[in-house]
Amino acid sequence: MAFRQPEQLDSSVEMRSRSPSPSTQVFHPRKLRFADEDFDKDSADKEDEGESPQFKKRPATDVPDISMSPPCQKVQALRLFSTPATPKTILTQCSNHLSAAAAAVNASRREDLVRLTERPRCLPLHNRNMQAHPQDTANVNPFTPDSLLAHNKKRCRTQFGRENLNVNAMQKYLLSDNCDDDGSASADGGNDSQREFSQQAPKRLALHDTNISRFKREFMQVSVIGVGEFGEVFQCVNRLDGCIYAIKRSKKPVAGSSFEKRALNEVWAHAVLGKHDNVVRYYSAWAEDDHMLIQNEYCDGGSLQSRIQQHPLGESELKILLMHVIEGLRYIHSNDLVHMDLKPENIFSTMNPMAHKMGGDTQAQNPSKDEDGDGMDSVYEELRNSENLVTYKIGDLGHVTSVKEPHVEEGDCRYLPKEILHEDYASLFKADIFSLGITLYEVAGGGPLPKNGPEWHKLRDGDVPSLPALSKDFNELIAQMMHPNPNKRPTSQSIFNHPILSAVDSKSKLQLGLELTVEKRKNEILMNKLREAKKQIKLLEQKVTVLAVANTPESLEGQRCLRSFTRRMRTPFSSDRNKNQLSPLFDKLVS
Ligand SMILES: Nc1ncnc2c1ncn2[C@@H]1O[C@H](COP(=O)(O)OP(=O)(O)OP(=O)(O)O)[C@@H](O)[C@H]1O
Ligand SMILES: [Mg+2]
Repeated sequence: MAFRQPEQLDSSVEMRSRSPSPSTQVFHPRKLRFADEDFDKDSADKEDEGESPQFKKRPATDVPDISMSPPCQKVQALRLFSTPATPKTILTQCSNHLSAAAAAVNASRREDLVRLTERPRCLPLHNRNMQAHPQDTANVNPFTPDSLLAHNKKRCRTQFGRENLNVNAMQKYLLSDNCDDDGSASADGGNDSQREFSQQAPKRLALHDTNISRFKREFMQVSVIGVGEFGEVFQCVNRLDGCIYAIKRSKKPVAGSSFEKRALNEVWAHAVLGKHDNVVRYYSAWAEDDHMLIQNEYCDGGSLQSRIQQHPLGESELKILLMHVIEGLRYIHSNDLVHMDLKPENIFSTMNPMAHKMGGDTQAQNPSKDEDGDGMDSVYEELRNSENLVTYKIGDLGHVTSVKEPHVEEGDCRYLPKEILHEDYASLFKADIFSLGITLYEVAGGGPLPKNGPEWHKLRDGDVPSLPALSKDFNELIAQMMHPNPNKRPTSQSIFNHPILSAVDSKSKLQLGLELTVEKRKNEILMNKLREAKKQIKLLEQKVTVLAVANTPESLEGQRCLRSFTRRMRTPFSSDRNKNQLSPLFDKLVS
């Protein structure tokens, strides 16, 4: 039976149990939903089949009121929970209940069940052909944009989806125009390459076969910066390039386990999405000792969760947060992907990024900035040292899935809308919007969020209390994002265009103050240059007048020079090259 014992149902365990030590790890239910008749029936059937022996059916009198019930695990989740290779499994707990022999029998039975029930289809993880020539094979990233792999073409999808390619087939495919608009092969070459694809083993490149030893060789570990349910994250310095990175290492070996797919999913999503300013940047990934390692951008501001430990965010900070996260989300959604686990622990921040941006922008407008020694360096330095400029980035892409072929592994139930827990995946974009809405609600002071019970239901039934610290408009926007009907929630694009996020409004006073300082300094520098230029022009005019009286060839040259010089001085940041050309003549005139 699928009902768990009350203490197991209490998802507060999930929060308490985030521990760096695997030995102290406690069961973390993630796939949760509310009890319903089908659920009970399904679960009862499974019990009849002898499944989940450790979970006993509750007496009917114990079944809680549906509307008030805490979230219960889904049958499928229970299967996964008891799958030895799933990180959500607490092997130690299992071993307390089962003898080693019984565990072995159950494990093989469960493996069969998982193979039967995994969506969209379960693929063997090891491929003997690939072991022979692992260097000639590559996975196909299912999240790659359609333009590259024609992933939206059914024919192509069935041949490419979650398969690996060998190098010849990949070259042939990329070089041939093999999918025309109706999805049929357009040329013989296309047919050939497609046939070749279809003949290939529909298997992923097994992580186990790609194990390499990079971590210690390439990186120097500085500290542990975070521990999640799935991985430990280290701050590391790359020995070669000297830059800091965040390296996430799966807590348990994933190669060869049913959790391998989840690990690869995160890598695939990062590889496709980690190019946006508001999504944590991705550098590389590899398997080592059967663990998955992902090298990501290090976000020096930590998680949003850690930022709100002292006090909730004010409205101006919230606007910045919303603007950044919605930009990242708009980008994810524009790739037909959804995050499915947005929450403060998965939103990271980098400090003072504007310093680089401003530097970059100004540099672009003024390529001679450094040569001019215009004094702006100190201003940029000042901004770099500022502690109050922040960029928020969406991280932890382990639950990302495609809206075209959704394979949903629900995230944290505190942040999920009801429809997802009821397995209604028709509006996945809007599930992310709900999660972001409730995240805003929490970080603005509405937290801690309920994990179950009547409060949990109220927040999902349109009964979102107004937060006194926020304006009416902001409260309304949050309520709209948490609307019980997904279709009534705004899209990421419409939130992005919302008047509440107009450029000036979204900047904090401090940011505006810093930008004003920069502009003032720029102005001062320009004024100095202008004064200097005026002086020089005056000087030149005097010399030219003197020479004109003499009417010598030199005077004509002087006039030409003066005209050219004054023209250039109209452009405040003249290049050094021009200055150098003029200076000999100028010196001559002045002397
Ligand atoms: N790129 C990064 N820069 C800085 N800190 C990070 C970074 N990535 C992760 N962290 C820290 O490590 C923690 C765990 O990371 P992450 O959420 O990716 O792990 P997880 O195991 O997938 O978590 P979850 O329990 O949400 O599945 C984060 O909450 C954050 O504090
Ligand atoms: Mg996380």
